[in-house]
Amino acid sequence: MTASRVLVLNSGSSSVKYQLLDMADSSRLAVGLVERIGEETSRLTHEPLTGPGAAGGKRVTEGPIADHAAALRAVSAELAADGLGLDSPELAAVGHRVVHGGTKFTHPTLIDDAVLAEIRALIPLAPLHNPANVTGIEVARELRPDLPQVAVFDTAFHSTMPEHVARYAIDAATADKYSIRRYGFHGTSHAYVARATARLLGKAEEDVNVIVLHLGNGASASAVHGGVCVETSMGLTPLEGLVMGTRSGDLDPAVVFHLARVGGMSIDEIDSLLNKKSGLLGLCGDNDMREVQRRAEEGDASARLALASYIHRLKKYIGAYSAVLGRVDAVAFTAGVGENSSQIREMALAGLAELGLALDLEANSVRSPEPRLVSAEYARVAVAVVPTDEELEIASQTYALVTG
Ligand SMILES: Nc1ncnc2c1ncn2[C@@H]1O[C@H](COP(=O)(O)OP(=O)(O)O)[C@@H](O)[C@H]1O
Ligand SMILES: CC(=O)OP(=O)(O)O
Ligand SMILES: [Mg+2]
Repeated sequence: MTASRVLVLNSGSSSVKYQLLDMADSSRLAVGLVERIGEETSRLTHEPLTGPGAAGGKRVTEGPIADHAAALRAVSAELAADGLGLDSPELAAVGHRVVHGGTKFTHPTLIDDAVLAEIRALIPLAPLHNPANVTGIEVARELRPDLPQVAVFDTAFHSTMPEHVARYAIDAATADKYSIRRYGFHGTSHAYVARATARLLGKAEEDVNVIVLHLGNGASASAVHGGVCVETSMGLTPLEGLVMGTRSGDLDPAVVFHLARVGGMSIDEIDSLLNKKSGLLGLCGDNDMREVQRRAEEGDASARLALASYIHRLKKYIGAYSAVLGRVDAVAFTAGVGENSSQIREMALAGLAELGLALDLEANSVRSPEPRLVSAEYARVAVAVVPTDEELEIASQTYALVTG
């Protein structure tokens, strides 16, 4: 029996998403999610899709889960209860989403002590994400020391950005000394969606230019030229760019000086303000787009402002990336908001006919888990809705590395 299963861990700042896949046929054997880690109301949702447990469907466990290490042990126990545990000889590897890979990691990487130390050293550049990724690696190693562990980096796909795009226009020696440059994130998703969009158009990836809009809780845009990333909206950290659930995205850096000098705030307070209390949440008190849309519909002024601000920023990036690419073949929407909200897609593209963008409103209103085209027949640029699958992409890259 050849081991063909891969466990994928996608650890976020307060959650862990996981999937067990069989790479012999890319099927999913179990999926799950731990939410609200560190709170009293943590919740583990586990769904076995094969074996004796599958008939029972989803299992939800509620109660406090103190940290990521406890979350991963609970996940491991759920998998074991279905005979899908980390001790299984059919498991070939664990694939980890690692958010920041710096300039060093531009490909999926087999994790050893040195690699783990480097991922740890990158924590200051991704303080909300990399600590959880490190814990995921440590716990998986502890549970199965002999198993290959692979890191798949959010930054990797963006490492092809030209130097003049990646550089900030600041003193070069200072930038070099502190590794200050634009790295970009959500790269696994941008890569997957750009490729799937080319397939949807029936073209080779090399022949297609795509603007990918990954609109989840964190959100980012990228310009992909013939399969190669040439620009993305996130920068040194996942704070730059679009208006997000709780992050401000772009702002004048002088806002930080002003808050420190005039507002008397500490750097940590400002960090927390911009990362955790801004974006939609800061503008209207809600970070879930569904809630913002519901309130806006009812006429709530701050929700309308938040929605308008979110859309305006999105439009700016669509326009900018049209200019960067010169010729755009498709705009692809993905992640929680991009995949599910026909209204956001409609608002984002409204008035962009001059850029060749127009929706087929009926096609746009259909909900489906399949990749699909929603542009008007006459439109010069295709508009696609492509459900992202970071877990499948991480599993594929992990399996290719350990079997290659
Ligand atoms: N039908 C919908 N309409 C609008 N927004 C939605 C819908 N479904 C999910 N979302 C949004 O998607 C977001 C989560 O997206 P997701 O890609 O899962 O994010 P993350 O991976 O960052 O947790 C939620 O904040 C929610 O607002
Ligand atoms: C990098 C990043 O923003 O990730 P997420 O959307 O999962 O928070
Ligand atoms: Mg996400």
